[in-house]
Amino acid sequence: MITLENLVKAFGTGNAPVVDDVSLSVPAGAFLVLLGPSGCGKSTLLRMLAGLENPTRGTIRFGDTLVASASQSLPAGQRGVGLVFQSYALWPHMTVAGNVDWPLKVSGLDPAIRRIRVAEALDLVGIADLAGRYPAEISGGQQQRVALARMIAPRPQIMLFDEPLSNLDASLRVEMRHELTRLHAATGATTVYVTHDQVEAMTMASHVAVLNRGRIEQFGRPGDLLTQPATAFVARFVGTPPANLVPVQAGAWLGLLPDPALRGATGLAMVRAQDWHLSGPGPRSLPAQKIEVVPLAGRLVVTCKLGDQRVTVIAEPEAPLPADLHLALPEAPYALFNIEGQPLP
Ligand SMILES: Nc1ncnc2c1ncn2[C@@H]1O[C@H](COP(=O)(O)OP(=O)(O)OP(=O)(O)O)[C@@H](O)[C@H]1O
Repeated sequence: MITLENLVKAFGTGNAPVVDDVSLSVPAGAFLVLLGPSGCGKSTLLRMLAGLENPTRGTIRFGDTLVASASQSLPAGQRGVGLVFQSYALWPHMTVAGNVDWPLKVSGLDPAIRRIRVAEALDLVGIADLAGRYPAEISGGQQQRVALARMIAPRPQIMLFDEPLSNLDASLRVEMRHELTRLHAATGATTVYVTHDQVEAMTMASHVAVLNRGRIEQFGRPGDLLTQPATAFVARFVGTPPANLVPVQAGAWLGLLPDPALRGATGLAMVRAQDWHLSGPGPRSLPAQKIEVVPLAGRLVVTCKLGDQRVTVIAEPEAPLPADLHLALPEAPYALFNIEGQPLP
């Protein structure tokens, strides 16, 4: 189990915290994804778990063990964590097996045990046949597998990943997502995975913490983020395509089209791309301008401009786009948020 309590990290005195009062708990064996845009503090949070940064305030516990607080910190090497970064940082002059063996050798393990562990780890990531090659002689995806094998060889109880797939091409990312899920199941290690890619969160996580400016916007199961977004930020950040947030004023869409379904709200109405459709002018429609049409799994994702907002809508490929393009509104918004992005009852 990993438990964070009121965790804060500020760099330098007087500066705003980059991790701001984060509390959460995941059970042993969980796959926790820290999801958020660039600069939201997710790498800093991961580095505190790894023991590479110390908290300014708050605590980190692994099980019952206090591993870090403002006044004490268990050294990184004693935390039982393995870490994989975006760059693989393999030793170019060592073979694949040599790279995987390196942390075992440094920890002083018996050579016979090391040989077994290296073979086991290479086998688990499916590159046993590459053991004698050098990093320059294998592909990027294979190098990533070496980095994974090197991380799991010491059998860490906690695996930490910082955007490990962002250097890989799209098809390799799909393959590696599957591979990481398999590795997580095979090792049973509690996993914390940092990414700005919501698809990675949706496909691999058992738990997701969505971070924005150092704070948790929502912590929950991946499906909950889609069906019950806690804030407008979450609604805008997850989903393929993400949901639309249409400004509403005093119960009128864009302040123009009054609708009892908006219950007099001023703020943002959440409309999923599948919940409205392209139409001509009508009593419940708003004028829109087409920006882009992208085919997706037999349907079209149409990006339009609605007022000064970019929005998306799913359309059927057979139907031609109406000449005087409008968006026909749903019967009711999926959710309503106030101007600060907090849910309205
Ligand atoms: N050692 C440091 N000293 C000062 N500021 C730092 C330090 N490390 C990170 N920061 C700042 O903290 C903020 C959060 O950085 P962090 O790397 O945790 O974000 P992130 O969400 O992982 O972003 P990215 O996805 O771009 O890596 C950023 O504004 C960054 O500039």
